[in-house]
Amino acid sequence: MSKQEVILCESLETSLGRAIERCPHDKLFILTDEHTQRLCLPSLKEVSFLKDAVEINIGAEDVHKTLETLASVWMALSQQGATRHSLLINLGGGMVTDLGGFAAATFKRGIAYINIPTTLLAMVDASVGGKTGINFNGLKNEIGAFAPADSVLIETEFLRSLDAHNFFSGYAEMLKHGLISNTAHWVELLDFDTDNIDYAALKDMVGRSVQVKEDIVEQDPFEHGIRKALNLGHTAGHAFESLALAENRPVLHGYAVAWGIVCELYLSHLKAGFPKDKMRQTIQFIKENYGSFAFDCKQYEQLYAFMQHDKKNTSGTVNFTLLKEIGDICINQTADKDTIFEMLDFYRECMGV
Ligand SMILES: NC(=O)c1ccc[n+]([C@@H]2O[C@H](COP(=O)([O-])OP(=O)(O)OC[C@H]3O[C@@H](n4cnc5c(N)ncnc54)[C@H](O)[C@@H]3O)[C@@H](O)[C@H]2O)c1
Ligand SMILES: O=C(O)C(=O)C[C@@H](O)[C@H](O)[C@H](O)COP(=O)(O)O
Ligand SMILES: [Zn+2]
Repeated sequence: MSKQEVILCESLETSLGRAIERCPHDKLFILTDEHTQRLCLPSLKEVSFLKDAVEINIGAEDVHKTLETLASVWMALSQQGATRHSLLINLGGGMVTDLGGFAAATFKRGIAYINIPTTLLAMVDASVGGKTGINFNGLKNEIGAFAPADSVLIETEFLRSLDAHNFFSGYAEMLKHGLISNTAHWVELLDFDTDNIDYAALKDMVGRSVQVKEDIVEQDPFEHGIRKALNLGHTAGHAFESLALAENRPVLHGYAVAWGIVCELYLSHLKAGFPKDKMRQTIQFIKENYGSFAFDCKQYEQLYAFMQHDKKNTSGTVNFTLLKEIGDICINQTADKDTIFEMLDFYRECMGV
């Protein structure tokens, strides 16, 4: 996989000019969702080299990360004269960068694209590393491709319009990066004043967080090994997200990951000796900021069935990424059904559901 340029921008306009120059193209397209079209696109409208860009707009949020939306993007590209030498700019959160990245990866077998992430989650995680795709058959990212953007341009000024709910959703992936990297990063995340956000400090933290992802992706772009570290919290988290979607009560991805981290830190403690005090401190932070996802023991089978679709699995066993310590990662850990049910019991007991 080609190395991707990730830039923490001082001037988005300057960085975008350079990024576009790196990608010779005949026609430019810019993909937004209904919110980023209103909130983020206007600040780019003044940029002279975007004046002829063709706009494509899709519905917002994960309920639109579907085959139908993907087909509408393919159709817009096709009807408006995109060629294999066209360039797509994805301006939005992880839904836009995942779906837009997959549209670019598949249109005429692949066109170049640039990501401009506008949510915290997309800045530290989704826009980087080349995982693109859509949800399908009730399962998260069931269809997709590894296809990195040519450039990822991070402009943290976009975060000023983000609501608290979406701020915390992205913060969960940052917490994951803290847990898989080092204690100092984990501590700064738990200590950050999320009630009165210091945007300059947040920008520095975004830089450190995305670096954790870049370093891992560079070692293992196609998730044969260590990239599974980036999936901490996701075996259980994606099961919660899919259950919520199936029951018509969708939850934000980062919230599902936070609740998944609660489960998987318990497994980490049980199977790998992760320290109880650090597990408790992390769970406390999650309880205070994310509330809890309600389910009862009658839904364990369904959650287990979702976990059986996890992409890390091989030959019928459910695969988890666990931790011995902060930054000490154990990939390819398995748990049997009884242990998974015990983990769900622990979650419900400690989260009070
Ligand atoms: N590819 C990866 O490696 C990867 C990593 C993590 C998550 N993901 C995927 O990313 C998706 C979640 O991404 P997300 O949390 O960014 O959600 P999202 O893209 O749905 O955005 C959340 C909401 O914020 C709005 N928004 C975007 N930018 C805004 C801004 N600057 N100000 C105000 N509102 C803004 C959006 O319109 C949307 O309503 C999920 O589908 C998840 O599976 C992918
Ligand atoms: O980049 C990765 O690798 C990740 O696992 C990052 C996750 O935060 C992200 O949610 C990813 O989309 C999950 O991928 P999946 O392969 O479990 O669908
Ligand atoms: Zn994630």
